[in-house]
Amino acid sequence: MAQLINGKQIASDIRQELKEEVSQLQQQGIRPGLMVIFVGNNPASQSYIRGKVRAATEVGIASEVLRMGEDITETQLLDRIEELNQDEAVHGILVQLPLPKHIDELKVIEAISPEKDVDGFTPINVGKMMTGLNCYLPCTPFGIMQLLERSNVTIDGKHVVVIGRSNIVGKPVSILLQRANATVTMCHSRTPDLATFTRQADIIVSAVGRVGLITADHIKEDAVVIDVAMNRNEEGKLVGDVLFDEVFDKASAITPVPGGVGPMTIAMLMHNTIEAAKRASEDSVE
Ligand SMILES: Nc1nc2c(c(=O)[nH]1)N[C@@H](CN(C=O)c1ccc(C(=O)N[C@@H](CCC(=O)O)C(=O)O)cc1)CN2
Repeated sequence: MAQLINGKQIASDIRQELKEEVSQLQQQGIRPGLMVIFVGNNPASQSYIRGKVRAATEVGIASEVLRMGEDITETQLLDRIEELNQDEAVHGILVQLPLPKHIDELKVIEAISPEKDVDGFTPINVGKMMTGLNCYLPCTPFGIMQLLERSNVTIDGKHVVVIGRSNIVGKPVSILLQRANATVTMCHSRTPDLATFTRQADIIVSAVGRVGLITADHIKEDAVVIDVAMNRNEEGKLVGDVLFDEVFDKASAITPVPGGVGPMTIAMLMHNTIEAAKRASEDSVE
């Protein structure tokens, strides 16, 4: 039977730590500010944004949601981002993804000032992460690393199989795991005979978005299983990639969905926003 890695509780602990940090910053006259840009009306995005605003309120970050209609042009969005780049009260800017199809996501992300890029998605921050320089780490991979550390899972010397090659999860988490001295194998939705790879893993990170992708047969005894995906099953229930009930009996530790990686994404966004406010105040002193 596995240890349940309780992301909901760990994220709550982190928010508590951050709340204390914000209250100290406020004594120095610093109030971290986060701007969330929401284009369109994707219901899942709406719910994630509500979670971000709730977390910001809890830790003492001033947050605002800038809502823009589905039919906004790319130029209008880029102009708004440029205005926010210049606004000193805004320390962190994020554009909730996905964006409507007619807008080029990469172009929009690139427009965010790297100093305010609390999602850690801009090419400058990605490049810094690749080379081990100080930067904002993307929130989901950062959250996964925190989950492993705070659950006392050893990464150093372990073989991790990452399934998924997205820019926001698979690719960056593989870099962070290598930085922590793991040997990383990258697989994805088109990898033939996935189980050949996953059965060799001490730790599996699955971020594909396919119900039932990882069964008990895919893992070796006592593996650690991190499920990043968020899917709806046939009954409309929120589930990950992993068949939780059968894998639970074979793994040594496992994250649930919901209540695993998801809440950590939001907690690390709060961490990055506070970091952005601290850096801005240091820069204004220099
Ligand atoms: N600009 C960004 N866009 C997106 C990101 C991101 O990091 N930055 N990640 C995802 C969505 N996301 C945050 O934005 C996110 C996803 C899931 C959760 C979460 O807490 N999930 C809960 C379940 C929620 C539910 O019931 O629906 C859980 O797993 O327990 C938080 C944030 C894509 N877009």
